[in-house]
Amino acid sequence: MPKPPNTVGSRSILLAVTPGGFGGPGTTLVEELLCLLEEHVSKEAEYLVTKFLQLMEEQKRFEPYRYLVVSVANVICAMCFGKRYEHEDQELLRLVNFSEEFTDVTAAGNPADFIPLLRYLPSRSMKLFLDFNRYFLSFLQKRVKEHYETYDENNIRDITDSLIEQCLDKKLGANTATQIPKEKIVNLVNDLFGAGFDTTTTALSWSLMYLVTNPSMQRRIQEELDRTIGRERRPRLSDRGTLPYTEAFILEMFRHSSFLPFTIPHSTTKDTVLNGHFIPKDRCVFVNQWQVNHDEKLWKDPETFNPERFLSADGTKVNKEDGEKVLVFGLGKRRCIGENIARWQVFLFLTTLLQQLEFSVGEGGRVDMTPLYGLSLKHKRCEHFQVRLRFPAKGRS
Ligand code: HEM
Repeated sequence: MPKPPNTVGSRSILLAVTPGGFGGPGTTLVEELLCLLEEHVSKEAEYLVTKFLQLMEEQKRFEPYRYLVVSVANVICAMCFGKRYEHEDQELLRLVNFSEEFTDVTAAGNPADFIPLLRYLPSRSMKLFLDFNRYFLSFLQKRVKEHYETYDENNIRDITDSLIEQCLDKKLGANTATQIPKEKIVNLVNDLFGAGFDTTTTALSWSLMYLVTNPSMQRRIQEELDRTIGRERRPRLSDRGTLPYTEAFILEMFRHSSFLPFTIPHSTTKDTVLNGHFIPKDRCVFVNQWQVNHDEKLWKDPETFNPERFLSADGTKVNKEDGEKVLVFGLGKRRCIGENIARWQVFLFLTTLLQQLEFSVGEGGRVDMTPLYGLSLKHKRCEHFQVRLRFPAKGRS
């Protein structure tokens, strides 16, 4: 079984670097991250608009996932390493393509988890799994090494610099809980990078699938964008809270797809009683998020995709309590550390794309929403996506 991404106590260390957690209240670093995130997502979303239009010119249709994944990887790369890659960059492409194989391999399960002796036999999937981890680690090690070589304490460029700063902070003394040992920096960046791009891409990709299968919802989001933001300026993170239907749509995408049906495996540290059920010490436990999101006691017609379930009767507000019932980022101490980053990214990518483009699926294209079994639930790729520019934009022919 793959190890959970966060195996070195990185949560406490990361929280120390960014007090309050990413997106938590009131620290300069968090504000800087917010600015960085906004800048990079806007740039990438703008790139996608141009790319999708170009693909329409050249091929009349396209498959969006392969472009989304590079854009999302670029955002997390820019935040961790201050570096954006060209979409044709072979190093980054190899990484994201490798990551897909990784997802396939982990989806297959590993019999050695149940019969430990099997681990001594050759296994193709274990080899792929190890190869991916090696490649991923060497990619990150290279970036961290470059950062050490060019580090300037008066110019903290990104998360890696900030981790190095924390590691070199002599004032903390050797035994402080917040001091980061040098060799852990790669693990920390690995946690963020590894957990951050496949998940967010999957969320965006499911969003596009729901949009093309529900054109009236797409129109309603676009009307809301036109009314609230207009067509002149691009959406910003500060627009969150002013677009209730769009936010309800995103919540419903998370709930209905439940694309991370289970959390990362955890283990009980002592005998535990939960809701009257006894769970012994050292038992592997997961949260079944899919069940919570499709529980008939919590949701009316849970199998129906209906963003309005999250709106007040007059449609002007998102019901916060209902929104909080949607379970996609786990629960408790080990819940997702990148939740806010992920929510912000999904919001900004979608609003920027939908402000300018109308998505559809061309004739003969089949949209198959059946979830594919895996580490996360993906859908079958659809090669028949089309876009249309909603209005002539300045500087775009
Ligand atoms: C839509 C996107 C995302 C979803 C649905 C998601 C969901 C999750 C879930 C379900 C867990 C396991 C929680 C548990 O086991 O209780 C998790 C853990 C984690 N996530 Fe995310 N995540 C997303 C994006 C991100 C991003 C963008 C980052 C980093 C920037 C990130 C970093 C992490 C880390 C480091 C952990 C391990 C936390 C720990 O073990 O303490 N995630 N995520």
